[in-house]
Amino acid sequence: MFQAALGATLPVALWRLPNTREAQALVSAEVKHTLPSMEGPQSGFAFYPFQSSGAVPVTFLPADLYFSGKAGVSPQIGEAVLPTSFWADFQKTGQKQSNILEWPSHPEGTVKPITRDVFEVSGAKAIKAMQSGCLDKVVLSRTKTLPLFEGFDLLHAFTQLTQLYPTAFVSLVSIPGIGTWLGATPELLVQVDSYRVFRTVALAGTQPVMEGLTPADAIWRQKEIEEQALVQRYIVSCFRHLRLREYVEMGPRTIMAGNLLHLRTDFSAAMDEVGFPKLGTQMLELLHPTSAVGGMPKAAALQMIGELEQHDRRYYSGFLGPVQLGQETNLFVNLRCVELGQDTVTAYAGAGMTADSIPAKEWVETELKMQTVLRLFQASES
Ligand SMILES: C=C(O[C@@H]1C=C(C(=O)O)C=C[C@H]1O)C(=O)O
Repeated sequence: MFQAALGATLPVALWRLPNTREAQALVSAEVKHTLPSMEGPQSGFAFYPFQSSGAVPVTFLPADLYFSGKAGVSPQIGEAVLPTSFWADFQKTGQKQSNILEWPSHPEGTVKPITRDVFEVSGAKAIKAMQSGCLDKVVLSRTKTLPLFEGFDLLHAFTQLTQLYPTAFVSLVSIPGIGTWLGATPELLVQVDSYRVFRTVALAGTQPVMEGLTPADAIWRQKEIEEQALVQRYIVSCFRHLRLREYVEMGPRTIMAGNLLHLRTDFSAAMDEVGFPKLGTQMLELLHPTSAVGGMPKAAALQMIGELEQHDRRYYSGFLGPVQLGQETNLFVNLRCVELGQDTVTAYAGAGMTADSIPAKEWVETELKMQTVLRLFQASES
């Protein structure tokens, strides 16, 4: 199906929800550039940038053909009709085909790679600004580009990620004129489940997993505790803004995301009981970008990112995921991801900085975050 969609230049998304087995997939006849309501009735897949622009637009892929991946459940066909060239190819894809040769890449090519020096100088400037009290936290990111190795298989890479990271949201999204992205993110942004319960999380603070220790053994420094508390307070401020007081807050606790540990607080609210039937849509507008990928205060942090980062984040630290499929909406922050060129792969990662941060350590943190997906591309580094 993925190959047939690429062959017919149609947008396609493939994903596996955390703690589930089935890979789900969707093909659209056409990309939309606005998001529908998170509570329905429209269903599809959202792929939303960090900050939208002409070359990096908001995208929504309507579910014109949707596979739930569940045994015995037939595919659902949506409103728009897919072209016959897709169906002709689709019939063939039952038989095993060779590797995909071409996938869409961004029309402006690869983003600028950021060297260690450039990252650390920007980090030092940000830390200085925070020490003088201009802001509390800013997340600075960087990129790294590697050549693709001979025989790289995109669908195999997706399957590998599903096996390596059972608790992550694993995705492969390919949109003509926009690009092809692969990732395994640990961060839920907005969930509206089939019982109409809203959920989000505050995720921040990072340390490597230590051999022989469980997440419960992790010890956190004041800096990380404070960094995560900022994200938590930001979510609470969004609830307050809506005048919603009846929500459940649990945590923070330590969770494992691949080779890393993070601190996570879980929030939930039964939307109908608390009188907010559109809470998913309302919170999404307020949350993105959260201080887990932007900073605090939000406006000052976004301005600093604009001034200090020399690359466009594109869809990194945006959000993505299925909307009203299987009666649920599940949107995740687009982290631990790579963007594919024809012969290159570009990883993106960021680190939350506060007045106490040390630029060299933040660089190492971005390296570790990039490893989540880049480990599949290691053959390229030799
Ligand atoms: C920004 C990233 O991750 C976010 C930042 C974290 C931090 O600063 O400690 C931790 C988890 C994520 O919320 C990334 O993976 O690129």
